[in-house]
Amino acid sequence: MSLALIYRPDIQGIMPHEDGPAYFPVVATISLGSHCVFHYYQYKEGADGGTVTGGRSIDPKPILSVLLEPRSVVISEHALYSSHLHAIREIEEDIITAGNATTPPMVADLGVPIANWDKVTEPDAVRIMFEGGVLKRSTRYSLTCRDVEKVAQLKAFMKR
Ligand SMILES: O=C(O)CCC(=O)C(=O)O
Ligand SMILES: [Fe+2]
Repeated sequence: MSLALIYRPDIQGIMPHEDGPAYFPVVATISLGSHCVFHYYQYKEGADGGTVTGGRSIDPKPILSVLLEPRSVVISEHALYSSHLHAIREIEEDIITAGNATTPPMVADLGVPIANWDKVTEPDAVRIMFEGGVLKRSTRYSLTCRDVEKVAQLKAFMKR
């Protein structure tokens, strides 16, 4: 099953959420058009100030942030799927601080590394990983591909 989403450059975000138990716990997300920065979050132990979703508090500092380039695919599975949340911040541009020999490039205001900085391919984005700068978003199209759990179970049964 695939879901197509369009993000306009001015309204680009999706709040921290889990994709939930209705699906087989792996999702592939294809990005087209614009880059974005995709963040994974964890729940906080105890309630002390994070954003609250369904009564649980979310640590506002992502545990993992990746730059999704146009024509890229990211696959979320295991704990990142089943016990963490994911989100795209509702911002028009991503401000990146320069990486150097000891420190990776970071999302400037969050101070979190771009985990896949060394896999970035688009020349402007590569330059920004090394020099720092602003990645301006444009319209982004995303395709999320997943298996509905019941169908996945039936397929496994049929293979026996
Ligand atoms: O647009 C994206 O890359 C993420 C979409 C998403 O998280 C979802 O549809 O559940
Ligand atoms: Fe999602």
